[in-house]
Amino acid sequence: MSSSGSQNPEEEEAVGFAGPMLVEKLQEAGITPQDVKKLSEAGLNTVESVAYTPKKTLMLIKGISEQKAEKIINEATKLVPLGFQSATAVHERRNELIHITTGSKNLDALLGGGIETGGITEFFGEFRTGKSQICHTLAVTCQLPVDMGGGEGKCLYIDTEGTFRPVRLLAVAERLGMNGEEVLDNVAYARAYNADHQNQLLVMASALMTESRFCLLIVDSATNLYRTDYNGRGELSARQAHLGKFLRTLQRLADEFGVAVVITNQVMSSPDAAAGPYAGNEKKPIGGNILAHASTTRIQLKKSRANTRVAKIYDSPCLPESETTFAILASGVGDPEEET
Ligand SMILES: Nc1ncnc2c1ncn2[C@@H]1O[C@H](COP(=O)(O)OP(=O)(O)OP(=O)(O)O)[C@@H](O)[C@H]1O
Repeated sequence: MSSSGSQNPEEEEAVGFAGPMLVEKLQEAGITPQDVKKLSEAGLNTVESVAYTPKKTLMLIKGISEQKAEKIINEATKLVPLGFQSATAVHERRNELIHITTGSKNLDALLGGGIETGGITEFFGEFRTGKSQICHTLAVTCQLPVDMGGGEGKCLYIDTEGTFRPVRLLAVAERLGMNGEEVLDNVAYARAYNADHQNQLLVMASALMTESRFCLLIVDSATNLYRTDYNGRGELSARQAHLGKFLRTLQRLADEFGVAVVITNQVMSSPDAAAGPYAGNEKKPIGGNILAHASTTRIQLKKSRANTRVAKIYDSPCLPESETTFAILASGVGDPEEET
């Protein structure tokens, strides 16, 4: 981090960043360097990620037999506690979660303080509802110090639609009085060209996260390439299986590195929406149950007057179903009264 964050381990300790254990640590437990390399090449760069992976998935890695997989998991789980713990410990850990400001006080209040680290937040809505603008604003605000609503970390930005515009980051940086060049340097950007590539980028993301401190991973949009790569009902189950794998990897990265994951999603017309859980909305989010279950918090966005948009908590483990308004400003996401 060159702007507001820090490479200094002591300072990182001060903001509560313990960090994950690198997968190389398994060598101390007798796993060979060759096998550690295989794990790393499969995107398992930390001991945590290995401990969270099912044995049958490890066995899919070339050269990892059932016996080896068992030994690897055994050693990983000795280092990463996976058993029961008291609710007090969970409560303490949750209190340590950082919230990243969206740029809008209204939207932050709706989200209980901003985008939470360690989980997946999904913004879904029709075109021009502000999904990408929220992503651009967060890519900058995440770099702010914690006491200013940031996460003091860098941002990884996966763009599947070609709508990433650095100039929008510069506009947000200027509003916040941040150095534009440093802000851009702290965003690692990748364009994904197909659903397989989108998955491969997460392997690279995992490697980058072990090298320096990232606090936000954005995928704008998570479902776009699945719509283009998989056609019709015949490919639906293959699409959902692939999407499920992608979302599980996102959740693993959120758990492992404590980053906030923000994904966007489009909506589609649904003949049965009027009768189902989306009653009152003619459109429902893409991705079905797989996406619904993967997202920790789901926010629905709708257009309103001029540059004003409505955000509604659609699903959350602890936030009430309420709504608010925010605005898309020349300087990024803000509140309706800031500009007209
Ligand atoms: N520089 C700017 N200043 C003010 N408003 C802007 C600026 N750039 C884009 N907008 C507004 O942002 C809106 C588009 O928002 P956004 O790109 O986030 O939509 P989206 O929900 O991601 O749509 P899609 O699904 O098509 O990608 C438009 O109304 C546009 O006018």
